[in-house]
Amino acid sequence: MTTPTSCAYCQQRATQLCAGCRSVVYCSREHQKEHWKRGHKRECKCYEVTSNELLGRHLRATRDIRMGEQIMCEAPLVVGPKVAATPLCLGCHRNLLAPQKPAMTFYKCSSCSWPMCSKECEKSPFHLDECRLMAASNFQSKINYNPADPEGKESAYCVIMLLRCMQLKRSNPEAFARLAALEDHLKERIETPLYQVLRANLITFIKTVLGQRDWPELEILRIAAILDTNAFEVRQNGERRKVRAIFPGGAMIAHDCVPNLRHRFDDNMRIIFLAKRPIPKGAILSISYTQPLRSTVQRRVHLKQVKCFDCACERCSDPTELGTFAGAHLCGKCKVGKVISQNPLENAANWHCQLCNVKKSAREVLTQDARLQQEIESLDKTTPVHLEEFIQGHRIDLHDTNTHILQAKYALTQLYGTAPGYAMDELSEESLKRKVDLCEELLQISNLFDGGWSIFRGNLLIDLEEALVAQALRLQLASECESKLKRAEELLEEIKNIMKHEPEEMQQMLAERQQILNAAMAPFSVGVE
Ligand SMILES: C[S@@+](CC[C@H](N)C(=O)[O-])C[C@H]1O[C@@H](n2cnc3c(N)ncnc32)[C@H](O)[C@@H]1O
Repeated sequence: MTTPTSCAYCQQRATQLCAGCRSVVYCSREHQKEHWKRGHKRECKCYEVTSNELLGRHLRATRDIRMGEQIMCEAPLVVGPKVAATPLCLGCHRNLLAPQKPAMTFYKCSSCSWPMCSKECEKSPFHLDECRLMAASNFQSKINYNPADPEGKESAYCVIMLLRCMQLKRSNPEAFARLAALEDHLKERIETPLYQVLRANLITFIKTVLGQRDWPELEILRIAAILDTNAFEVRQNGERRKVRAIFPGGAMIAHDCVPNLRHRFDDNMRIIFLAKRPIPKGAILSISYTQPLRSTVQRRVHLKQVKCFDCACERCSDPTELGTFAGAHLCGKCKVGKVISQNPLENAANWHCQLCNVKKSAREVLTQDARLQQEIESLDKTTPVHLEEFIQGHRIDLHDTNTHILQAKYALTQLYGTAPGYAMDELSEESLKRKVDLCEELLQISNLFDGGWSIFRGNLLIDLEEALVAQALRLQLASECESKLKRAEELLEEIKNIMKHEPEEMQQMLAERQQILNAAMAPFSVGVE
């Protein structure tokens, strides 16, 4: 594309390129501002919506995108609780704190009895329409504080997001049309046990108890299916928020098991997408709808179940998973070869040992994987002990980069340095070295699965930096100490870049890391003896 030479506002000769889309130029800052107000705001994008048979609609870069560039910021169209949620306020969406003694009961909305923070939150625009509807049908929520299970999930919340979407049809038809234009996969979902339960319980409740008889059952089910296909989980840990929301622009982004974008949420629950690595013009923009450390079988089964498609990305198509063999097991016969799928895009394909060619059926592999996943999920993860035992105990059947071993190793990077009895200054030399080695090892893996400026990589670098400083401070030899601190310094610079758009708590934590590092480096500064 050749760069234009006349100002997009006044058509005079101009050279100042718009940094957003890089497809228009201006003669002055003033004309750029005027052009923005006159509509460039809507057009200034570095991607276009396009469509193909495999992905459906998706986004494609219309120019080269730099690593770390923010490419989209979008406010939610609808926000609401997840299908099952711990009690939360329907006004501000914060999880509710345990009520004070002696009442031991949540504050309840004076009209519909749903638990809320306070009278203030009752008036929140998020809650008004549903509150009116429930009050008009004399429905009163029964959710209350349960001291025996304060974190317990309430399935009654599943109705709220559906109602909010349905109410848009009357309150904001344009927004409803944007919602209704999203993919649903209702054909695939409708026969599933989950949708049969929805039909029997939720739809009946909405139509009979809440009096929404005019709504055809299929139309309500279609909204449920749109939510299942497109909603993002909005997590704001500092704000005690974990809800779901629809972002119609963000919903156009395709999945890839090695994605090039990451997303975060700002204080107003807007979603912001950033490029994790340089993205060339023409490339498909992607996020991951699943977890990077899971194996191909696990990811593909999950994607099929929740998003109704068969992933055929580069990682899924490669039986070695980019050389990591994450889905492979060690061969039970020759003990050294890795057993891999003969066709990873075909779930029923046989598996075979790369060395001795011994065969295993897909069913055997799936059963073994399910057992291992259950084993790892049921482990006590309050300290590193059981995870280390898991790794040790599976030395003969699982190799170093098998998915289950990687998951255990990732959990260990989090526990060494924080678990009770394993705080950084309590770690033995051996445990500290183990933490460093695990971080280094997982960083290699993250470079393949979730590289560049990913949060996964950023978090690993944070753990590694902290462990290196702790190691350095224990060293006797000044030169060794200095070289470890220099490495930590380089890592901290990189972490700051990766995390520069993350919330205030992260910036504070990084400022504290910088202070600790500065203090450790002080003896090596020029002029200090
Ligand atoms: C959030 S929507 C994305 C937008 C959607 N393509 C559309 O046209 O509305 C998710 C759906 O997009 C499709 N999709 C996304 N990534 C895909 C991929 N890597 N392979 C195949 N289909 C994909 C699937 O149908 C999936 O359920």
